[in-house]
Amino acid sequence: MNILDKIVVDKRKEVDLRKSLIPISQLEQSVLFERKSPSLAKALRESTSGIIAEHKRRSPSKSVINQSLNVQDVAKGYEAAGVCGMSVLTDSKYFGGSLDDLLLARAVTSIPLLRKEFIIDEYQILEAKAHGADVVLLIAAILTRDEIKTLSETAKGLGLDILLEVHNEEELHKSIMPSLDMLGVNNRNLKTFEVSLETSKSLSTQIPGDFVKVSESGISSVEAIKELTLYGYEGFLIGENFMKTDNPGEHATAFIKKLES
Ligand SMILES: O=P(O)(O)OC[C@@H](O)[C@@H](O)c1c[nH]c2ccccc12
Repeated sequence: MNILDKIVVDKRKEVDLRKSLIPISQLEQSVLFERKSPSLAKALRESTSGIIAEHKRRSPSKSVINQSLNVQDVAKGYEAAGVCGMSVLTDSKYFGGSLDDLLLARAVTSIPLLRKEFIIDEYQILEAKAHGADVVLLIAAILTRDEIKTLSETAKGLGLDILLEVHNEEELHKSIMPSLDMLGVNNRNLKTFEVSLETSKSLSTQIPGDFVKVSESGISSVEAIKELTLYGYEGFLIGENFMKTDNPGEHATAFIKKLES
């Protein structure tokens, strides 16, 4: 079994447990259910930087990135830097995150928040909404076309944006459908952890123009973004490059200044 298969096996167990503990009716009672979600796709289209900054403590590919920061400080720092949105890892076993991280970030920011999770069940989309997310990630590598359709329609029904992530042509062609807002190309192969920005470049021409194109992972320089912009990318998801520092917000501020100068 590769790491992605392992994560999904664990995730199914986790979701079953959560469902048995907290019924959907309880999630729907969250005051955050009434909140209107701002659109990340719109923010990216209108932005001159396109940065989506991530909160990530650790990952299977890098073990510890940063365990000592406070998620609220990180969120405030990213918002002050002028990012278009923030991605919050909520998987605990492999990434050290939680739904509480999302809730805490929501409490101190108004920028679009992405629930970064291995979503395999509609229940997780309701959880995302109940904890203040505005966007959900759907990963083509772990979903069938029918699942992508059902999950994206559920998210749309709740007013959430959808970022659909692909890593190769096959995943891209299986996934294209009108209920998606943004198409993300993950430069990291989730099965082998290999990272190459060439993945974004080579898939760019095959993404229909009505989707906002996002390049994800392994981005650590302004030069890389300028190059990816030439391939039509309007969004750039950056985690480790900011999170490995002791002040991610400050680093995002300097990065965006350099990008816009
Ligand atoms: O830390 P990086 O290399 O900047 O990558 C961020 C983000 O793209 C990455 O965390 C990610 C992209 N897709 C995912 C799916 C699940 C977990 C994590 C991810």
